[in-house]
Amino acid sequence: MLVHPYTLVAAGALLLASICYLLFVPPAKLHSNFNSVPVIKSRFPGLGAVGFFANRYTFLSRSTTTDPRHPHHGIYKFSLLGKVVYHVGSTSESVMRSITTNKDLSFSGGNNFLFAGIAGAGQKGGDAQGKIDAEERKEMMAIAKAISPQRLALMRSALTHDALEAYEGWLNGGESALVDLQKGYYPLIFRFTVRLMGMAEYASQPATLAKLQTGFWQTQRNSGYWTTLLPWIPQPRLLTRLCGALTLWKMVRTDVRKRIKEGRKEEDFAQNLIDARDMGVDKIARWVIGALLAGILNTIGTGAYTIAFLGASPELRAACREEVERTLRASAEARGDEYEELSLHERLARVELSEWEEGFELLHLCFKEAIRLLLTNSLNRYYPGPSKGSPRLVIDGHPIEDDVYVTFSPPSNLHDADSFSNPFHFDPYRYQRGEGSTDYSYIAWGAGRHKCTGMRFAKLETIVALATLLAYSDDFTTVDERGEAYGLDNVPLPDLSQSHWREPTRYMRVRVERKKGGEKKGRVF
Ligand code: HEM
Repeated sequence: MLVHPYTLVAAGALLLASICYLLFVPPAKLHSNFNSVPVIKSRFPGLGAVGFFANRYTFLSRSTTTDPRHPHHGIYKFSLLGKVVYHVGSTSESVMRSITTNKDLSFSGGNNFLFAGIAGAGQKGGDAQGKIDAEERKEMMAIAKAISPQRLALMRSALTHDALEAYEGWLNGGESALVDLQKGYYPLIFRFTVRLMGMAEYASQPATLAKLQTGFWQTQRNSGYWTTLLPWIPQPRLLTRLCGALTLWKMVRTDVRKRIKEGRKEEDFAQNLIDARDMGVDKIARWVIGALLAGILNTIGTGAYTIAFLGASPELRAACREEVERTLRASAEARGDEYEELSLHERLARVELSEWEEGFELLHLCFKEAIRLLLTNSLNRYYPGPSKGSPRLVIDGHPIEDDVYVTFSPPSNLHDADSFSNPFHFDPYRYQRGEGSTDYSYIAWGAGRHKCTGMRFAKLETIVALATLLAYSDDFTTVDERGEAYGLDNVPLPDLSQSHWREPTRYMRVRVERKKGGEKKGRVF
């Protein structure tokens, strides 16, 4: 069939017009005078702030305040593929409160677009957005139950076992090993999370666990502006991302279904969901994948860097090692155990949950400090407009119009030089001097309506991993490619625009030495 040349010209013109529109036309309300918030301009105003998605930290550092002592400070707006996004950076308690406590700001709506690329319903509370939020709340409650104190207490022995098994694997029978934390430590945190919130069959099968992890990182490491916001444009990274998502989805869904079909019971939280008969297979699979995302992304790199920082300071390591030895001994004595008779696993596994949570003060401070330095992803919200009877949202004196997104930058708080002295220096003792003592002066766990549900689990798993490493090894040191030890001043940080994978910008390994002392070093298991 022949196509008339006019049709071809018209189709070409339409395509060109669409491309021009997509590239050059910003949303009309970006330049409205609803408020006087300054606009961050984009080269392609239709696409909007590509850098916000791809290189968030650097983009915000360049586009907001020029004073490096107060990174990301101020309120700005920019466009993102036809939507208006307000960016807020502040150390002001009232500004942070206005965002974290406002019930009209939707957490799921914000993350659906600014994390997952799905634009909001554009409706006010009580309707479609309200339903999404209610559904999400149910899933959050299931996460809270999966990591309840009872379950944490129950699982602590398995966690210490996993950690010792991982470290035995690092040394692999030798006297020392050079460990790439992303290859060695990340799988351990992945396993912990799968144990608590995923499926027991994966936690006990290394090959299946590895497959799950590959799928997980394929989705996460390929999420950028183009793959997230414009997934209809064919692109190689999208293919990898989709393969990862499909692997995760197929694995989890098939295994939930199989378990139900076989009538097999496992010791994990997916089993509770199956038994409750409240969710179908697809919803359970969705929950497992969502819980893995929530549980892994923030913890894995911050936990790994806690080890890297300690490996860069002999004094800090010595103080932490002394704390671990003292606490394990005190715990054994309080239980009436003969410390010297216990295997290393028994010493660790018998420590009570309350001792993990309230003891090990310096280890906790080290983790807190690693999070402060590295938490660079933003808190995302969608604002459909005020619900009935509520006042309009006002941030720092600026009224905010309906149907926009609001994103808050934690580094504006966590890297602020007035709140944290020498903010890019790793100093866990700063908290003992009173720095960052409230939710609003240390925003790393969030605040207000959506404070982190997983905080206790994140702390438990990283402190268990760290204490176990300190107790298991003779020593560990963070080294460069020549085997020279890094110090706290030059240990390479990741590119802070990487919010989750957190790969060091230079070669970095941790050299772990086996405990010396022959028979005296005692049994591991
Ligand atoms: C170092 C580790 C972690 C850090 C720094 C962290 C940080 C945060 C922050 C800042 C928020 C607030 C987000 C917002 O207001 O938009 C949050 C929320 C949340 N976190 Fe975490 N998190 C960590 C680990 C975990 C873990 C291990 C889990 C689950 C097992 C988890 C589950 C959640 C959930 C479900 C929410 C949403 C709470 C709600 O909407 O009410 N987090 N987290």
